Amino acid sequence: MSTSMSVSVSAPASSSLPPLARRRSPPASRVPFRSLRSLPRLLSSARTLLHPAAAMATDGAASSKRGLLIFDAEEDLAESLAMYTAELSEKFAAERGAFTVVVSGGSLIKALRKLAEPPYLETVDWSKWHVFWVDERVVPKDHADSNYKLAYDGLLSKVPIPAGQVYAINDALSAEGAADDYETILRQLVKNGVLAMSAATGFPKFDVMLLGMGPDGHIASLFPGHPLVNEKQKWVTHITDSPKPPPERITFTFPVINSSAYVAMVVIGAGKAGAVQKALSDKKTSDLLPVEMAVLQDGEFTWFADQEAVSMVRN
Ligand SMILES: O=C(O)[C@H](O)[C@@H](O)[C@H](O)[C@H](O)COP(=O)(O)O
Repeated sequence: MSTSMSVSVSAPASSSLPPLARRRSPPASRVPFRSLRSLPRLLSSARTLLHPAAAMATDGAASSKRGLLIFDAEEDLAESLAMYTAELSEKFAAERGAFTVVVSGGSLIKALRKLAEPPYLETVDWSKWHVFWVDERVVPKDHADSNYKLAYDGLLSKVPIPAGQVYAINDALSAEGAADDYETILRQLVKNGVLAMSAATGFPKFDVMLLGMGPDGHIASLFPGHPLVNEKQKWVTHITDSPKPPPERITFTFPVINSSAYVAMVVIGAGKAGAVQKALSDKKTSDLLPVEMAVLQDGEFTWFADQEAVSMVRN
């Protein structure tokens, strides 16, 4: 299959990236590519832009990689994100016969819009997809705050994923009940082989998590300073005092997030710049933001950022 698009990958215009990185990819350089299969090449060439601090953040992880892709325009980011996801869909469908995809709420869903357009609409094997939420607000599924509704309206209603492979929460339960119920569903999917387990961690290993980050550095419903960030046993837990409304939510825990095979962290806009700067800083303090606690044990973590989101990044 071939496409005619190009993805713009560039260093932050005002940053002081090392001379080598600047030489390899000057600001606003364009990396054209013609086929889905060329994405790994694109990603690997973009990794030459890897911020030194991003690499340092993987210290201690057994075998993980970390990359930073910076796009001049949100449109380019969305195109690359669709291609990245389609590539992983093809890989895991071939390897495992299933593709387990976890999404967040927030602006991430809009950034996934191109998956519902040609060529992906026709070429992705949607029958292999199993869709999960990294966090969900405990509201009815047709409520304006529902992450299920957000994803359904923005993507799931437009692509032919079998309804039984879309794992919404049971919205008739309390937050605690919904979290327990969701974990029970995950354990069943591990038993029947749809969901892989991580040999490294003993927690489920999702094929890809497509995540957003809040301006305060939260991911999923794991907020800075909240005790839930320290949960080490549960796969899914609940929160009733979320600082971001609505207060009642369920969320995957860090052991599950950090067992993923791939994570795409999508950050768009100046509102994310402070947290991105801290996350990419090589000066690590004890007050880690949740996004800094996302350290994969045996996986690949890729930032998909626009220029505004990395506007405060300096060496
Ligand atoms: O339910 C939620 O609130 C989300 O899952 C949450 O974790 C979100 O992904 C971030 O807050 C980023 O949201 P934005 O991209 O809209 O800032």
